[in-house]
Amino acid sequence: MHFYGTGRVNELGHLEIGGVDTVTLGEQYGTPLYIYDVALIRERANMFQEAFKKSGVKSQVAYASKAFSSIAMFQLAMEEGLSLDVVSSGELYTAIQAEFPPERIHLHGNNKSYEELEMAIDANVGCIVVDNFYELSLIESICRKKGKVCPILLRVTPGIEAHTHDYILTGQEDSKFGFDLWNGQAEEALQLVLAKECFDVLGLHCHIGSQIFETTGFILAAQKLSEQIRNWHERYSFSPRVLNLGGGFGIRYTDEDQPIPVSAYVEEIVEAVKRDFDEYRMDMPEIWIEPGRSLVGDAGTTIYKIGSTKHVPNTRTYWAVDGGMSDNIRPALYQAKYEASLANRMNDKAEEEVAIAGKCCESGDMLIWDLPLPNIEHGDLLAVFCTGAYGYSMANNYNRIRRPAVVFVENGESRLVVKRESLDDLIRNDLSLYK
Ligand SMILES: Cc1ncc(COP(=O)(O)O)c(C=O)c1O
Ligand SMILES: N[C@@H](CCCC[NH3+])C(=O)O
Repeated sequence: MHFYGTGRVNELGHLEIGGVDTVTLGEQYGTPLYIYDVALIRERANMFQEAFKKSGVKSQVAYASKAFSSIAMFQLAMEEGLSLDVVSSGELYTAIQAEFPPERIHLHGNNKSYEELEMAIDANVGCIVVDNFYELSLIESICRKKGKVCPILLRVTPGIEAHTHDYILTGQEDSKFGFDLWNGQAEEALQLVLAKECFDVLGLHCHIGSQIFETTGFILAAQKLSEQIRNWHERYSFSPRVLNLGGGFGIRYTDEDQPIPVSAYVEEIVEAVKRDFDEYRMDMPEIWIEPGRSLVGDAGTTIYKIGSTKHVPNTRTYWAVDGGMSDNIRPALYQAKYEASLANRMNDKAEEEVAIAGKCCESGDMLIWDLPLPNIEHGDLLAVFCTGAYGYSMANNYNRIRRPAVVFVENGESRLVVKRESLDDLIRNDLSLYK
């Protein structure tokens, strides 16, 4: 059994996280329940930042908040000195409500609306990561109207196919994101923004994909960006102050995943940029990164109550939990694999392999197909590990299932940070035909 962070088995044979019994948490807050190990998030944030400190390069580590956004999570990121990557007015609004320092907020998105851009410019965010020409025209008209200058990064696609699931690849040529680095698009964008006073061009951004286990893709991306920057340095005296190499650092969900320490990514990225910038005799820019999954992924565990069962002779036994693709769509979307244990009987030996189904009306609503577990009883609690990234944030109300609650645990204490949705929350925006 693999334990993450402060996870352990307590004297009752229960799963404990952050010094708190998860069975007690299930009773106190109900199930399904998202539990976050705060100490582990702090540790990861620290590891990234320490690696940069060691390298001596100026940096920003921006939490990619799409992985899990809530006011408390943003406050935790703030406590840890992280910056914040937001991709919508919703994430930006959450950050503003959390009183996150605006100068450390970066706005992303491949189709930001006028209203979203205006909101970001009004909030004086640290930068807007510009994705396309249409967006440049919107920013320009907002800045003109307000007499403002907008700090920007240009997002470029370097033409790299990182090794990961097709749906979470983003740096390849055929991508909906960013300006192509090689076919003239990025250069045209650069010329345009350098010529206009309303843009303060901080530098370039690229993000090659997610759940990546090798440093080679990042190094290649850094090299490609540096190479093109050298051309632009010669042609336009362009000297970026910032190079943002995105996120995507892989984590362990099962034994199939073999992550490398986060410091290795940082060291190798910094080294690659230094090497090229030294060679081209250009000033070293600040290096920014945007980890999401690697900051919060394995810090999250979901607790479910096990309910009904169905045996299909000679095939498998299904056990259904009180959540599923409504709180974790990743198995259905990416065939993502998870490990799980009975939180209330951690010391019992596995007796059979079972299939864990969700409660949505979809055959594809399966969380795990082949999970070895002790003989299950109705009412047992299932802990699914490593659900901290893209779990709650991709949760939905399919079948009008209510989104779960989220608790933070640390030093033997729990704190409710997102309430479970109520039935009234579900109909809050519905209007009757008769009233
Ligand atoms: C632009 C950008 N930055 C950062 C991230 C965070 O990625 P991850 O959670 O894999 O670190 C993503 C998601 O893939 C992204 O699209
Ligand atoms: N949501 C995806 C990753 C996409 C990241 C955003 N660009 C996942 O669960 O793995």
